[in-house]
Amino acid sequence: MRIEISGLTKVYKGKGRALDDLDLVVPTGMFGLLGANGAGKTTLMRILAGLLRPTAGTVRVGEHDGTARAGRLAVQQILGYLPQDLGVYPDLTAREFLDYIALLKGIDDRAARRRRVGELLEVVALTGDADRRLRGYSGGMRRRVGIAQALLADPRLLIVDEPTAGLDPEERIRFRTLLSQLAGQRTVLLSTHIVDDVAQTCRELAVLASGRLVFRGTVGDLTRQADGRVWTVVTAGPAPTTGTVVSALPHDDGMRYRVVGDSPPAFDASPAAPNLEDGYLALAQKA
Ligand SMILES: Nc1ncnc2c1ncn2[C@@H]1O[C@H](COP(=O)(O)OP(=O)(O)OP(=O)(O)O)[C@@H](O)[C@H]1O
Repeated sequence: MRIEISGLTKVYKGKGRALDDLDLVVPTGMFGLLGANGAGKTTLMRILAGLLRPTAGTVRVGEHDGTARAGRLAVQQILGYLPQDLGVYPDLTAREFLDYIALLKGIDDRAARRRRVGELLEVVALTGDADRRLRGYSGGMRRRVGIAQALLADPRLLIVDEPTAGLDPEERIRFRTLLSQLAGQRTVLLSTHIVDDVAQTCRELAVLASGRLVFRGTVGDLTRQADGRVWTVVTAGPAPTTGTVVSALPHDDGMRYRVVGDSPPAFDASPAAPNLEDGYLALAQKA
């Protein structure tokens, strides 16, 4: 399922442009969307999900025109969306909650609903906890319930907005592994500001800044943005003041700083191999 976005612009009343003439093609598989808070990611996700009208531009999802009414309705049939702030009913169990959402989505047959909910609980590894109330669930378990509800209609396109924010490391890894597995047969658009989530799951990604596309390519391409711009330096003196310090670790001879910048932060700094986070920072520095 390919998504083609062209000239997409969104202006909120009384605000600047949340999206500014965005062109982007998203292929089948797992695709990362990175950007700082306020970059426009949620606005883009909501337009793709048909929940928000763009001010200008077009969106094609597969063969459907997502900016026309008929197309939007068709897209909603093939789309699963996990918003940042999915509310759950704390007094329901996961099984009851999913059954309720399935009913709202039009799965009228009770046996079919029970079967589908059972399958999805299995997919998100919650079968053992399915009859516990949601109020006792951890953040990660709630996100997995959220993915299960997004998968109810077996969507060909899955959009997930900041799904790992606030999860502990074990749940984050588990959740992103689940997303990668789901991407086998469909397009999964993962919006996040956590660079590592993209590094571990996506081959291709886009970066948004102030509503504009500032990068589109592979994880390797973004990493290479920091070629020749990453340094390490050990010093007992003050922290480097040129470039951006990305880490500071205690060292026998003081502190070991890792710095991304145009020039070496000290005469004895050594060049280091960049990672995706460095590439992302280097891109922001060049902007
Ligand atoms: N309903 C709204 N009304 C007015 N302005 C809005 C609305 N929603 C978002 N904005 C503004 O549009 C810009 C883009 O916001 P958006 O939520 O799309 O960014 P984001 O990249 O998803 O950020 P975050 O990670 O914080 O959710 C921001 O400046 C935001 O303040």
